[in-house]
This record gives sequence, C-alpha cells and structure tokens, in this order.
Amino acid sequence: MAAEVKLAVRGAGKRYGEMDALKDCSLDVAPNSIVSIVGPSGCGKTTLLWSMSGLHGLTSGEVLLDGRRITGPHPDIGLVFQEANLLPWRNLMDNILFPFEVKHQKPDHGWIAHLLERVGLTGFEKNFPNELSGGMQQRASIVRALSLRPSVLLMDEPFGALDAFTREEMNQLVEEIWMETHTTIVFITHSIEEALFLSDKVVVLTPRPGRVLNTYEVPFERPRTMEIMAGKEVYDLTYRIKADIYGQSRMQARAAE
Ligand SMILES: Nc1ncnc2c1ncn2[C@@H]1O[C@H](COP(=O)(O)OP(=O)(O)OP(=O)(O)O)[C@@H](O)[C@H]1O
Repeated sequence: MAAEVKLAVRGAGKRYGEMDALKDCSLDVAPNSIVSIVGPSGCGKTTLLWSMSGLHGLTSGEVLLDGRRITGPHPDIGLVFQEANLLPWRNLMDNILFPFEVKHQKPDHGWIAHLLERVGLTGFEKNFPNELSGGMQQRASIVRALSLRPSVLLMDEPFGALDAFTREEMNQLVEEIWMETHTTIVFITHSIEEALFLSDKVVVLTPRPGRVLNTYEVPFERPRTMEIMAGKEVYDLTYRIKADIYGQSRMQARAAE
C-alpha cells in the first residue's frame, strides 16, 4: 500500500522570465511529519514553499493537499515567515485576532490562551510589537498561525533573523508544539543543525533549476536531546547534507569561471 501523503508536490515548475526557478520538482510530505528543505541560496526554497501555500501559482505541475489540488490560499495551511509581520498599531492579542476578523471567523479564546501560555507570552497580550523582543514577536506569529488550527504549517526560515541562543530555544518550542499538536510542518532553513533537530525528513534542493537532489530520513526519537544531537549519526548526516550543498556551490562556481 502506498504511504499516506498530506502534501504532495508533483512535477512542479516555476519560470521567472527565462529562468527556471523550479523544474520537475516533486516531493511528498507525510501527515504529522516535519520536513525541512535546505539548499544553496537561491535554489528555489521560498518559491517552492509559496507554491505549496497557494500564494503563487506554478508554471507547470501541481501541489495537492489531502489529494486535492491547491489553487490559492487555503484555510488548512498556516504560514510563518522570517519576519513576524505583526501590525505595529495593534497589540499582541489584536494581532492574533486580526486573521479571524478578516475571515469573519469566531476565535477560540481558550485555544489562543493555551498557545500563548505554551510559548511563554501570557501577560503580554496588551503589549505592542515594539515592546516585544524579536523572539517574542516570532512566538506571537507562530501563535497567530496556529490559532487558526491549520493542519499544515509552512515556515520560511522563521528563525533566520534571531540570535543563535534564541534560535535554539525556538527550535525546542517548535518541537514541543509539534509533540502536542502533530501539525504537519514544512520548514525552510539554511541551518543543517536546525533541520536535523526538527525534521523527520530533510530534502536537499539543487539550484537553477530547483529540484530535489536528495532526501534524508532522520530517524532519531523525540525529544531530541543534546546527546542525540552530538552523536555520530547526526554528524554523519550533517556531513552528507553539507557535501550535497557545497558540492553544488563548487560546481556552480566552476561553471561560472
Ligand atoms: N519574483 C521573482 N522574479 C524573478 N526572479 C525571482 C523572483 N523570486 C525569486 N526569483 C529568483 O528565483 C530563484 C529562486 O529564488 P528563491 O527565493 O525561491 O530561492 P531561495 O532558495 O529561497 O533563496 P534564499 O536561500 O537566498 O532565501 C532565485 O534565483 C531568485 O533570484
């Protein structure tokens, strides 16, 4: 029997003018799993994620959610970007409630209060974004996305702008939230360490055109302790993924000579 698939990218192609940002790119995301996408800068990670969200269309191929083609933004798909994108004139709670207002949907205040507590933001509901640290703003944007109870959360380099320590805290937070909700997550990152800490599967993309070079299963139990992350298996996987990414960069540099 075929493995279950929550989100499927089938033969995705995206052209910007003369340039193929994605070409014949295919991957499957299993339900309740975390999949990270890594690859050299400009290889099409964001283009792929935006296509998965329905925010922009593909030139060819398709994205399927639960077997149905995605043709535009979908209520079952939440998004978190590198910037928290909070509205500066609204306090934290009003930022979280904003999508509900736009969608004319009734918020589940109990769930929102639980999420705020989960991410350590209880008591900051009335604070404005400029009164919150970068990490707190990003926590708020995760709560905003999860408050709508999406079955898929797409995260585009969500912690890229944070310092290393805050980033590790945020990784643990995502792991904890996932262990509670089992929301299917697709996560873009430049950090192989972050990808291996969080994911069940790491997908390495090639640049121009962006397509899947390799997929690695990450079989470690959760929560992923420091001991697991310092182990030889993680080291070996890191080496193989780095070899994929840097091998491509070298080939690109040679081709440009
Ligand atoms: N709107 C656009 N118009 C033209 N070219 C674009 C557009 N958006 C992206 N590109 C190009 O498509 C390619 C893939 O871009 P994309 O942002 O998806 O890559 P990425 O892997 O997310 O990059 P990074 O790791 O630097 O964030 C790049 O060469 C980029 O310059």
